[in-house]
Amino acid sequence: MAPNPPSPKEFPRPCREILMDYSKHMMELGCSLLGLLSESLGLDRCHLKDMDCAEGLGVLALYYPTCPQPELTIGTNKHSDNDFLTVLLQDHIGGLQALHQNQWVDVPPTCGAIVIISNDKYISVEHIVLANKVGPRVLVPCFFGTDSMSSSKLYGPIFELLSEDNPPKYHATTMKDYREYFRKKGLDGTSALLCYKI
Ligand SMILES: O=C(O)CCC(=O)C(=O)O
Ligand SMILES: [Fe+2]
Repeated sequence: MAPNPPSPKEFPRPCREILMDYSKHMMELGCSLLGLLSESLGLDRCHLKDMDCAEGLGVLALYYPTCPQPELTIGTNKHSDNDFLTVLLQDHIGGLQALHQNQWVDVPPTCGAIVIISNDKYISVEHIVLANKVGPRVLVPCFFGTDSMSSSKLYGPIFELLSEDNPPKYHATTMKDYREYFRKKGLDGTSALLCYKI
């Protein structure tokens, strides 16, 4: 939906206006969250936004059908998201689990709440989605990230946070290389960032 939103005519009529409106509000929310995340890192409020962290917004509408034998399958494989920040609107069915201290923990749906998957230490948490006997389950994840696919701009550890005691742990990369690598790798349960670890 950003920076180049499709023409409204490309959306099914029943959700056309809602999607455009929802994306606009999500962008505002994303920018507010980036401001708070920047400040909590001791950075200027605009820092993450100025790094293009909300330049791109991808909005998915996911539908998990009811599964008669959930024990034989999985909803979505273990993965960590490749964007900067994910904001998830989920319905009442549940199934999302996050890996916390080596244990799978339910992320239960809470009425009126959204889930921010990138956690408070900014490590992209590994998560999985269980198949459900009840349902279907419908949800709308919004992915924020940079969109500079054709640019040679390098993204790496935030310079202002580095010091002798805190040297960079990752190599810088372009968005194009990072996305290509992520697509090739698929949802194999590991983070795409591992490939860039120094
Ligand atoms: O189904 C969910 O709760 C999360 C989906 C998800 O992990 C994703 O779209 O990246
Ligand atoms: Fe995910």
